[in-house]
Amino acid sequence: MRSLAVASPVPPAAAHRRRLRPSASGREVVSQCLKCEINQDRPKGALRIGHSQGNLPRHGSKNLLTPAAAAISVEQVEVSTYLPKGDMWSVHKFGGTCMGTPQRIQNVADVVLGDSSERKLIIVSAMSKVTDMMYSLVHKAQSRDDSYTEELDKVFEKHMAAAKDLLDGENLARFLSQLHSDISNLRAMLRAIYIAGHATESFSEFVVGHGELWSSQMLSYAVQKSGASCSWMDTREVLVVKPSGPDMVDPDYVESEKRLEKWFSRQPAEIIVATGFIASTAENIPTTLKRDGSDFSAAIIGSLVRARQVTIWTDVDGVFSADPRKVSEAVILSTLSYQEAWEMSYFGANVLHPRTIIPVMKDNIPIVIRNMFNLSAPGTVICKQPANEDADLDACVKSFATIDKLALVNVEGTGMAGVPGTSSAIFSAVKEVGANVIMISQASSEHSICFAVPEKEVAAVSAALHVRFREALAAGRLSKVEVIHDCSILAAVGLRMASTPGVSAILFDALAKANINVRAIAQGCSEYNITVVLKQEDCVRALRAAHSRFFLSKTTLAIGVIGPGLIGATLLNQLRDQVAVLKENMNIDVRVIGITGVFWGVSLCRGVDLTRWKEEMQKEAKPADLANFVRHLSEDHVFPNKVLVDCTADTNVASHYYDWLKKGIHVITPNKKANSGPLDRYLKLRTLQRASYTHYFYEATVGAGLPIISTLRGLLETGDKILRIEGIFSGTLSYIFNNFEGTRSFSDVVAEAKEAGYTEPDPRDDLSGTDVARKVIILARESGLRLELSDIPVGSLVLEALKSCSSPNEFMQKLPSFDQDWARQRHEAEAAGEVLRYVGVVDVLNGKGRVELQRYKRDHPFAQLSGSDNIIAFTTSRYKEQPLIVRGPGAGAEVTAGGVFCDILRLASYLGAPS
Ligand SMILES: NC(=O)C1=CN([C@@H]2O[C@H](COP(=O)(O)OP(=O)(O)OC[C@H]3O[C@@H](n4cnc5c(N)ncnc54)[C@H](O)[C@@H]3O)[C@@H](O)[C@H]2O)C=CC1
Ligand SMILES: N[C@@H](CC=O)C(=O)O
Ligand code: NA
Repeated sequence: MRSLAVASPVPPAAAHRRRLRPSASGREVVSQCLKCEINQDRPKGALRIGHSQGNLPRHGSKNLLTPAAAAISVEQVEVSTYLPKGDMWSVHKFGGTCMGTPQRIQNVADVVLGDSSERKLIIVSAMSKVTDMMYSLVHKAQSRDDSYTEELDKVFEKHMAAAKDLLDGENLARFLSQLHSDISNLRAMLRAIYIAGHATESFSEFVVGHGELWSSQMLSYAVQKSGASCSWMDTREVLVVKPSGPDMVDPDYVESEKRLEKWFSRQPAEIIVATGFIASTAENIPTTLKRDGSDFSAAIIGSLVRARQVTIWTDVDGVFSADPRKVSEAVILSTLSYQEAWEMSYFGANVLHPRTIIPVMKDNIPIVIRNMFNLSAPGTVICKQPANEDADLDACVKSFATIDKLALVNVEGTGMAGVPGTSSAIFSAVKEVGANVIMISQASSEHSICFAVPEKEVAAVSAALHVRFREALAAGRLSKVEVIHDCSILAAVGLRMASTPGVSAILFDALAKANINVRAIAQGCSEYNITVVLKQEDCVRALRAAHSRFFLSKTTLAIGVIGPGLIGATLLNQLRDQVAVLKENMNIDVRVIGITGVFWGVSLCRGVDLTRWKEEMQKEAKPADLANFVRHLSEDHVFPNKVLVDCTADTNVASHYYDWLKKGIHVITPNKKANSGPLDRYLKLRTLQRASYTHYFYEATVGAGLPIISTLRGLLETGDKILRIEGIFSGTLSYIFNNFEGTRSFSDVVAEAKEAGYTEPDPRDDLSGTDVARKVIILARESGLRLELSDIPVGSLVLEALKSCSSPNEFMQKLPSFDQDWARQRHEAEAAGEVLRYVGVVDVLNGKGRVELQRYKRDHPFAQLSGSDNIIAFTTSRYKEQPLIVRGPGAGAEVTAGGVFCDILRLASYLGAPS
């Protein structure tokens, strides 16, 4: 510290040499400062300010100085091997938040005392915000802003108040006297800076390091209160560093170890509380370890004493598998290898600065990240790759990280292949503009090299490349230097990805299923990370999709339900009763995160409580706004797979499916409007569905829960040829003709069907034959016919009534006037030994369809139905003699909602859920 006019609180140790002598009792060794001739025998644990401080080992401890040993000379002591090394040491580092208040400092002292290790070395940061205050003092002084004096007063008051709260008696007096002296020295120094209008680096480093001096002194007094053997260490006496780059220093291990041994030989206490962050140069000029310096101090000291473990105490439970602000399901990792922690810190994960890992890694010393505010959390151990780690594929990836605000530069051209020096020319041009290359990828065809740089540097990079390759571009050897803006990087980190086949497949599968386009990929041979470049707008979704695939080990589905009417409400209740079972048995996590009707909607990021979804709709409801609802589903929550379940019969809602699928939102529906609407729209929708990994399922549009669409698909996809599909496709009309007998009137039976929930929201759709025609069209198109709804001749049952009614209610009221006519038709059929049935036919061979009322003999299978039964017969090349028949209830709340639910589970299994 000799270049400074202001004295450090601790004079250079070498100036105060010590003689050791036994105490009167012979049980303790006391030391005497040879220069001041001041005896340093003092109550156990006392700390002296103004001298090198510390206690000697107590009798009974492993490194006990016996009276005989105490007779050895000072020289022997100074080169002594008294510094024990190895497992008995545990090093702890407490960050600024842990030291934020007197109570917290006391808690830190309790944690230190609670560690049963034989020897403990405690490194502390300044109290929270103090380092910033100290930097601001320097900044203000050199900007000739005289408010630095008030700020210095605040610094003083903060520490005085903390000390008064924490300490008492002699220790308090000692601390305050030291604080006064430091503050008056700082005042003088800041005044000098103010006058000069400039602070040298060593001046400012000296000033800012005081936060650690004060916090560590307070802690050491607090530990001593318990009577423990504790010394205070100003690490500027011990840690020697040399500059290694802008804002970087390298420790001088050899010199630091020597100095530590010397220091320890003078004050070998069981607990040493030391300053983090500060160090000195080989010339004893105070300096700091720069950003995150206290972690670095702990790691270096840990390495110097070959500690058993270095614990970094902070305010989180450990290292997360992803940024918890972006992925609320992020989990705390129990272990990480040094390399993994290193990779993660590169990607901005708030783990440890990579340089903190270097000192401990060379001696295989584990670092444990623990939460000072949640002592029950075991934290994350960073160590050599644990041998016993889970060997399954999913465990290979430890974490995911992202970097935003990047641009991808793509240099492309046939003239690059096989021409040595191209990449060197590219990257030297990049270097000249000082840009930082974050990843590089070149396919082995050598026709293009792409690399990512920060967005703010890309203009300069692009300009430099255009200049550098002007001739090559003009001659056509290079075809382009292209910039792709607004990119992000998603990195999967994990040591065991190396040589584990299949990990990247899982990652890319998860991204594909979330409909995320990957622009570039890089994986080094070390395989610690796989990096993908994607559009920035997709980044959080990609992070969540990848994270949930590897960490949640559940297929998570975020569902938005549109139209909580009969089917929608029944589906919600079925989900309510089944979600726990799905989670337990199939690892499927289904969350309904929104429900919207015509007027009101509810959307909750945490998901709607299905046991009380109606109440939540009333309590949390907002006016319905479909666009907003969809935005919420696609953006506001953490779940990677989003599904809209359209339980309306609305054409307008159905018209959005294409856009939703394009956004990566899966669509499931019993609503027939999209598939029976205009052919061009239908084809566009199906083409998109086929081309993407976003799914569109609509089993319940035909035969409700009966497996009609899936049966037809199965036949087609396995190469069968569909010849004809015919049957009774309407639950309502089936019910009506199955129950229209005896003295019952036609209109009464229609009312019953409506009451039973078989009809469309508007029963005219059933009785006009339109609903059946829609089903015929859906099956016809599914079978490859390009028909419009208007191509299907439809025999309406109530043509006249329909013409004169403007509402469903009016229609129902007018229906009885047709009862006689219906009674007559029925009797005529009965007289011929026949029944009335309303059937649909898809005549695939002739490319036609039709819907009509027909009469069947009483022994015909179509005459054998009951309730709302549908019956559908597939005549195919394989099922030619005997058609394949599916029969069962084809309408009704439970069976229809069940069909929609089946589609949800089908989607889950497409997305990776176990079968
Ligand atoms: N009822 C059944 O047995 C079967 C019904 N389906 C289909 O299921 C769908 C629903 O039928 P139900 O539940 O019986 O009808 P419903 O009338 O009981 O329910 C439809 C719900 O959608 C709401 N809705 C209408 N337009 C909306 C919009 N733009 N935004 C939000 N909500 C809107 C209505 O207010 C109502 O709550 C229909 O497409 C129907 O064809 C399919 C197979 C069988
Ligand atoms: N209203 C329809 C319901 C199913 O699609 C029917 O009656 O079949
Ligand atoms: Na079906």
